This record gives sequence, C-alpha cells and structure tokens, in this order.
Amino acid sequence: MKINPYQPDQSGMAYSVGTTLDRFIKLKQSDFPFASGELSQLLRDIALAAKIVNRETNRAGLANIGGAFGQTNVQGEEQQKLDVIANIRFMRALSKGGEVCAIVSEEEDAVVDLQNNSGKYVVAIDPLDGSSNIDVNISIGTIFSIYRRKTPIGSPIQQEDIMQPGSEQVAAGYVLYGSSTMLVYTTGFGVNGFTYETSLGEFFLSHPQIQAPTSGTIYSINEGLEKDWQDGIKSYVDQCKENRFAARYIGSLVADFHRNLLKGGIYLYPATKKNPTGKLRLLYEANALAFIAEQAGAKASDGKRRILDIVPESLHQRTPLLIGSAELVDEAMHHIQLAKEQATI
Ligand SMILES: O=P(O)(O)OC[C@H]1O[C@](O)(COP(=O)(O)O)[C@@H](O)[C@@H]1O
Ligand SMILES: [Mg+2]
Ligand SMILES: [Mg+2]
Repeated sequence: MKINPYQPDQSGMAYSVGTTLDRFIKLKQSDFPFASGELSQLLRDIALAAKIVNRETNRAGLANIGGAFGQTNVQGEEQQKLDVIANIRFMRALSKGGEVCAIVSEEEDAVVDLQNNSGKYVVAIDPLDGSSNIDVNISIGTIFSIYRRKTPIGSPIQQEDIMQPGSEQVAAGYVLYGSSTMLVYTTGFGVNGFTYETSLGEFFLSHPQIQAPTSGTIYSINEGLEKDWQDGIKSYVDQCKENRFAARYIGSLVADFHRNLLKGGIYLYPATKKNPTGKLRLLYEANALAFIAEQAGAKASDGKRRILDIVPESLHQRTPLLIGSAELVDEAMHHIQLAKEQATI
C-alpha cells in the first residue's frame, strides 16, 4: 500500500506519517465542531492501557504472566492470566480517566457501572482477543467500542445506554500485539493506524486513511468446523479453493481481520452446530471491527444483514461474522442466500 505522507483527510487536514497519536488526536478533534475533548482523552486512556498490556504480552512466556488463571468467565471459557490482567488494566484506565460511565467487558458477567455521574461514554471491550494464542507467542489483540450514553448525564445507567446498535458507535478500534504493536481506530472519519515505538513509548501514525482493497484472494475460517458450517458457507469456501485463494487462519480475530483489511480478504466465523448463533460476540468484537471495516470501504455481515444494524438483546450475545473486502462479503452472502432458496425448493 503506497503511503502518501501528506495525504489530506475528508476535512482537508493534512497530517504526516510519524505524527504522534497524541498530536493526531488533537488535530482530529476539529472533525467534531462541538468537541469538548472528552473523547480525545478517552482515546488517550485506551492508548495508555494498551502500552501497559503490550509490556505484559511481551512477557507472556514468563510463569507469572502466561497460562490459565484457574477461573471461567461468563461464556464458560477458561480465563487466561493475561485475559484477567488486560481486563484489570483497561478497567483501571477507563475508570480513572473520568470520561466513562459504564463498561461492558468479555471478562465481566454484568455491566460495570462506574457510578461516575459526569461520564458521557459507554465502552464495550474485549480486553484480550485470541486468548488461545497467548502461550504460543502468536499475535493477540484488544478490541473496543465507544458509545455516547443515551440517558442524561448524572442519571442512573439504563438498558438503552448499553444495548445500542453498532451504528451508534462514536469510535471503535483495536490493538494488535504482534511483531509490532499497532493501534487502529476510527471516529467515523476514516481509519488510521499507529505503530508503537517501544523505546520512545509513543504510538506514531504509520497507516493513514486505511482503505481495504474491494476484493482479495485470502480467506480465513476454522476449517476444522467444516462439518458444522451453516449452508452456503461450504459452497463459498469451495469456490475460494476453486479460485486458488490462500487459506490464512491465525485464530486471533484481530490479527486475521488486520491482515485482510490491508491485503484484501475475508474472515468468516459462521453459525455452527456448537455455536448456532456464531462464536464471536456482537458488543465487543463484531461491532467494533464492523465500524472499522465500513470506514475502510469493506463490509461486515452476519450472513443476512449488516452487523451495525443489529439491535443487541443481551450483553454477551454472539453473532455469525463475515467480514472483509466488500466484493468477497457480497459473494459469501450470495452463497448463503442461494443455499436458503435451494433449501425451500
Ligand atoms: O478456536 P476457534 O473456534 O477457531 O476460534 C477462534 C476465535 O475465537 C477468538 O479467540 C475469540 O476471542 P477471545 O479470545 O477474545 O475469546 C477469536 O479471536 C478467534 O478468531
Ligand atoms: Mg475475542
Ligand atoms: Mg477475549
């Protein structure tokens, strides 16, 4: 991807590769005429927690960081120590920052009401994504969604503050702890990626205005579950193989998504017999990545509709997820539709 160091964005604001995240956040605040700086501060708080978690992930091989924590979370999944550490670090940064009134986390059964009357924002977070890869030194991540509360500031948190469709997000992003650590986010004005310079302790703009290729030749799916895939997925994957697509599956949603966002490709986690509503969680995995995808010209669907149009019904609800280059997602949805029509004949 050819990077134009002085590429202006929609607001005509030019910013150069190498701009620090902090400076970028300040520059971009002008996108919001009535900005009061709270969202900017919240993004900084998330970046700070990401730096701390980055340090911990680098040490994941050491006894006191790696391995199971010995408890299961509300999904019935065994928590890894790093799941718990990341959850604590983000909770602390979000509650200390003062901008947030409530948090939804993969590692918390219920909504965490911060009793912060002045907090304007609700955050949904997957503190550590790709937990099965922690101990084997493969890329992992953090995923976050930010909403403005619906009820008046100072009033008690209500269901309507939490159960908002993804289309209501004011910002979303992910951190990828990989060969390098990156923070990629959107506030609805395009997608920008920052690379962490450990020795300076700073995130620097490295991927301005990310645009996903409209098509690609990479597909990412856990083929071990092929026998359980919903109809249409098998025929779509067969077509990918027919077209000699490359199969790439890391098993960390953030890492698979990031690769396909930059190179062109599609990630699929369909409904299966084991997970009839899919495996991935709507509020703190699918919504954030769907917002990023759409802002980068890509698409995200549950096989029937746009992920961002789904109105949540429960905190940890799951959804099938087809996400990636627009033409590939359209093609996969076409196969699902065809299979449905054939099933009714
Ligand atoms: O092992 P499977 O069934 O292929 O699932 C892998 C998927 O599950 C996840 O690990 C779920 O996320 P968590 O690790 O945050 O629970 C995704 O990152 C990944 O894409
Ligand atoms: Mg996850
Ligand atoms: Mg997780």
